[in-house]
Amino acid sequence: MTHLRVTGGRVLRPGGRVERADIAVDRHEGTIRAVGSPDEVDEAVGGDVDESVGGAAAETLDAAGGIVIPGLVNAHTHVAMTLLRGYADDKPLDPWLREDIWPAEAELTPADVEAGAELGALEMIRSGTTAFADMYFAMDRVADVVDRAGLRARLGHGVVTVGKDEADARADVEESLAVARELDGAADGRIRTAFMPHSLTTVEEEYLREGVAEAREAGVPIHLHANETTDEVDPIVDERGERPIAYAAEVDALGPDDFFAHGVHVDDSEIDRLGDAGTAVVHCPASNMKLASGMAPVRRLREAGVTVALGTDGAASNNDLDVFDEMRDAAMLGKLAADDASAVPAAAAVEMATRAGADALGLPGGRIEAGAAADLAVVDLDAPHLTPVHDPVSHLAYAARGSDVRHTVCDGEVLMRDREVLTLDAEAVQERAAAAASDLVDRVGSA
Ligand SMILES: CSC[C@H]1O[C@@H](n2cnc3c(O)ncnc32)[C@H](O)[C@@H]1O
Ligand SMILES: [Zn+2]
Repeated sequence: MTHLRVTGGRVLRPGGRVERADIAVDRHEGTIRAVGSPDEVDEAVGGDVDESVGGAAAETLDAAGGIVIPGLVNAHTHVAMTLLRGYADDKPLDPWLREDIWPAEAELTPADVEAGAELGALEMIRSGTTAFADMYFAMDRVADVVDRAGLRARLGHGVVTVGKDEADARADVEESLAVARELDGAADGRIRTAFMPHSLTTVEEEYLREGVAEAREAGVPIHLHANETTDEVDPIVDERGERPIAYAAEVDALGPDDFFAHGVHVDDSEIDRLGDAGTAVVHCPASNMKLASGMAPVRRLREAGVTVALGTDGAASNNDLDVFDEMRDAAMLGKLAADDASAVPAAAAVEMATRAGADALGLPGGRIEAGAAADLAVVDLDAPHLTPVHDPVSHLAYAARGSDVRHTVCDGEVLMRDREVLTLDAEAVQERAAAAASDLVDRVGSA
């Protein structure tokens, strides 16, 4: 059968309108063929039926009592950090990284990264996420997991040059460029790549300039952490006499396809600059709150025309990969930051987690309309915490949880049906990741 039908639900359409509709998906193309009444969808799928089930369309996902939304986009994470979930909490960014996370990551093997990425992929599929951006190491292993899990991703090797000699620093830049060149288009095109310097302070200027120039040649975007904490912004201002976003522009890292994680401590000139350049910002509210990094000016960024997407950051600073939490946190924190309850309304949070996420990453998806990528999640609204349904969009932003997702579809393939993940063996993934995490901690303890 060529087609998949999603029937009986309400559908979140572009612009935030919710209407009763069925959806026809062309599974070979991985796209939405039609959105409309059951008759319109029947007509779109034509005679595509399965005689073994009495002539009914065999691949049907029941969305009755639910809302069909674009698959959620986790636009900044380090997916293998699921192995470090709960490993080190309650510290600010710099000591957390230096005292706990980086020593643990020094002991990570490629097999650990694969085990952690599988666990993260499982968690994302179970919470309705169909696309993510990932910056980490052993990215061939992450790519293999993305391929098997059926997800969509923009992947890159994270470069850090500080504390390295010239040969090692250059090798790290080269590895990021090689990953960007070699993995682009993998998994039937579901994997795209980027050059990913870790940040403007952890990669020295000469390497930043060289890497960005080569990335431009290769036609891959740039993704980095920017303006996350004052501890990161202040040295740039002190040493260079300019703000980080101006520095990013100077090294040619501020382009229309680029996307920066955090953007917490950005002043008005930087907000304007991001808007003018078309560089997207990935807001990571839970991570920013947990590490006490600060409150991103989400309303002002959006008003300046900046594409603001949402990211969980790694599971060690969140501590989950549930983008529903991010929607709620973004709406709540955005209000607090602006001292205005209307600053980031529910519809804005949902838009950031869907269309803006796909746009920031330059990936298809993020909207439910004919011709768009068939990346979907069906959220069950039949639950006590979602009753009554005055406004389904309000529920998506403020009350729903990842565990309310009934089905997940990416590129026309059903990844989860009735909460059963079809592309990964959930039990084996959890067991393997738990064992890898426990061995890792033992190795760190005896290092
Ligand atoms: C070099 S690969 C990516 C690198 O980033 C680290 N990381 C995780 N969370 C954050 C964050 O909030 N800010 C900066 N860096 C972060 C991760 O542990 C990897 O080492
Ligand atoms: Zn990060």
